[in-house]
Order: sequence, then structure tokens, then C-alpha cells
Amino acid sequence: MTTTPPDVIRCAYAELVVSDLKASREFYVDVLGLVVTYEDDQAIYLRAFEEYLHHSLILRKGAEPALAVLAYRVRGEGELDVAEAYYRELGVEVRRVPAGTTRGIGEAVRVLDPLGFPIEFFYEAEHVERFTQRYDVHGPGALSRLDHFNVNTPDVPAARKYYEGLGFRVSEDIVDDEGTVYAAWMFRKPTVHDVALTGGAGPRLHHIAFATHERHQILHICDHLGAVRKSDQIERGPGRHGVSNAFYLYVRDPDGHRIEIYTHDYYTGDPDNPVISWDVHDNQRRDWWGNPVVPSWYTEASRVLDLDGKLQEVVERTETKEMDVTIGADGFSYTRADGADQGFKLGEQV
Ligand SMILES: O=S(=O)(O)c1ccc(O)c(O)c1
Ligand SMILES: [Ca+2]
Ligand SMILES: [Fe+2]
Repeated sequence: MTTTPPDVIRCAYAELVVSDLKASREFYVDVLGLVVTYEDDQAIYLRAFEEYLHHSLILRKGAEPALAVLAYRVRGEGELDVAEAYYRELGVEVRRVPAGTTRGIGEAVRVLDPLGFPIEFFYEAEHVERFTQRYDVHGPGALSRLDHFNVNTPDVPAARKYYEGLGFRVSEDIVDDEGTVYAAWMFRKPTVHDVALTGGAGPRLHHIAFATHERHQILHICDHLGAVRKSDQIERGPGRHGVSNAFYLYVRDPDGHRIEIYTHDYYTGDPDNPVISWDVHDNQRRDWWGNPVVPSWYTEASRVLDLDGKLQEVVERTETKEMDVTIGADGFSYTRADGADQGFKLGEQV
């Protein structure tokens, strides 16, 4: 690559296609407590309490639930030309979209990136009221901001190289002693990640994560889902991650899109931030307390649209899959590496 990459600040918004706006509104607004910036009978624009840009999540009504856009904010209008030149040199589809193509967002560059994801780069966006201290409207489960995207892609090293080309750095990864890479977490903002690369059939969206400030907000969301008899929307957790050290919860929206609620990862902003590499057989890598990862978390993810809104085919992963070497694989996972306590917690049950 001769051209320099666009100066990405952070992950900024996602657009999800949902089949039933009313059911989705009950989930994202009534349960998760996101703030509605604007809504009509086709779409709902949502933001979390610390956010002052128009939205960080768009729910758009459509027949096929899928990811429509993952958007990154760049450091200025001038970065749009840089993005356009960079992706043209990559030889992928590049489109310049005029201001207002997306409500609340200025001029943008949209690409179908080398991993098959519809990615948007923008700077200008409409400012709306920041609810940081509007404690009169914060619910007990208040979400503070969008934190990261997690994408399924078959070849993690190739995806890592592409994102390193964009100036992202790795904070943590999961590997085995043959050098297979199962996942990597990469950042531009000084936290553990803006994007996580999870080895698997792709392009698929694994999840979108919002941050809260406190663990009790996550616990309230669980209690709220129990109270409305929607506990089946709790997929995994609450728990403490090994990777990232964040306290977490995964919930599934009415269309199956996975949302993570996440708090308390760590600062990564110094140039010599140490990379943490986990052994895929370490039982505490994905849950610090050694609780098993439910199979659906490994197998299910959202389909992805191309720039014309058409569902894309997925490419299977050819390297070994994490689920195949851990869940149900007695003796292939450990709590203590000395082998004294072999066996995944589910070991004898699956
Ligand atoms: O399950 S992991 O501890 O690997 C993990 C860490 C951070 C995340 O954001 C995540 O989704 C999953
Ligand atoms: Ca077993
Ligand atoms: Fe995550």
C-alpha cells in the first residue's frame, strides 16, 4: 500500500435490519434503555447516555435481519478523501455518499472491505443533547456508549493484517501451540477494542457491544428480562471475561442479533501497551471464572449485506474451530496449565 490509511478515531455506529420495529423497540428502548433520537415507521435512531452524535445504532425495518453498516468516525472531513484513495488502492468497491444519506450523518465514504463488511467512514454528524447527567431519565440499566464491533471472519491473521493497515493495534488474542489464531481484539480508541475478529464463517456480525459504568447496571438488565419473562434473551453471562477483563452479558434481540453489555476493561493508549496472548485451551480465557461458553455463542451470528443491500454468502473457516477444541473436548481445556485439573466444566455433560 502506498497511500496512508484514514485516521480512524473509534467505532461509531451500526445499522441493523430488523423484521419488527415494535418488538425491537421494546428490546432496545424498554429493556436496554437506549435513547430514541428519531423514529418513523421505517427506522429508529438510538444513542446511549454519554453520546452526543445523532446515533450509535440504527434499526431499519426489513424482511431479512442482517447487518447493513458498521461505521467508524474519522478525525476530520479531510479523511474522507484519504479513505477513498486508500480503499481504491485496495481494489474494493468504494462509494462517496452525500451528507444526509443517513439521517444525522454528513458526507461519508462507504466501502465493501476486504473481509466483506459494509464499512462507512464519516466525520460530520448532527449533535444532539448529551444525557451524561440526565439522571432523571437514566434507568437502572443505563448504557453509556457504544464500545465495539465483533465480526466473524474465516482467516483471523489476514483480517488482523488488514486492520493493522488501518492503524489498529492488537490488545489481546487467542492462539494455540501450532500457531492457529482463533480471535484477536484490535483498537484505535485507548480501550481493549473497537473491533474484535472472531474466527468463523464470515462475513457475519457476531455482536455489537455497549458499555455501562457499573456492573449493577448489567445485573439490572438481567433482572428486568426475568421480570418481563424474556430470560431466554439472555444468551451468555453475566460473567467476567478473561480477555479484556470486562464484566459482560450477551443478549439476543428479537431477530437474534447479539448485543453485549460490557464494563470495566482497561486502558491501552500507550505505544508499548503489552499484548496479552491466551492459550485456546485455557478455561479462563473467555470467562475468568471458568464458566463454559454456550455453543450458540460460537455458532450463531448475523448475516451481512453488501453495499446494495443484498445478503452476502459466507465463507467457511478452514482452520480448526475454537468450539471443536474446547466444548465437549475433555482434557483439551485446563484450569491450571500443569494438567492437574484437566477438563472443561461441561466436560462430562456434553
Ligand atoms: O469471551 S472473551 O473473554 O474472549 C471476550 C472478551 C471481550 C469481548 O468484547 C468479547 O465479546 C469476548
Ligand atoms: Ca465430554
Ligand atoms: Fe465483545
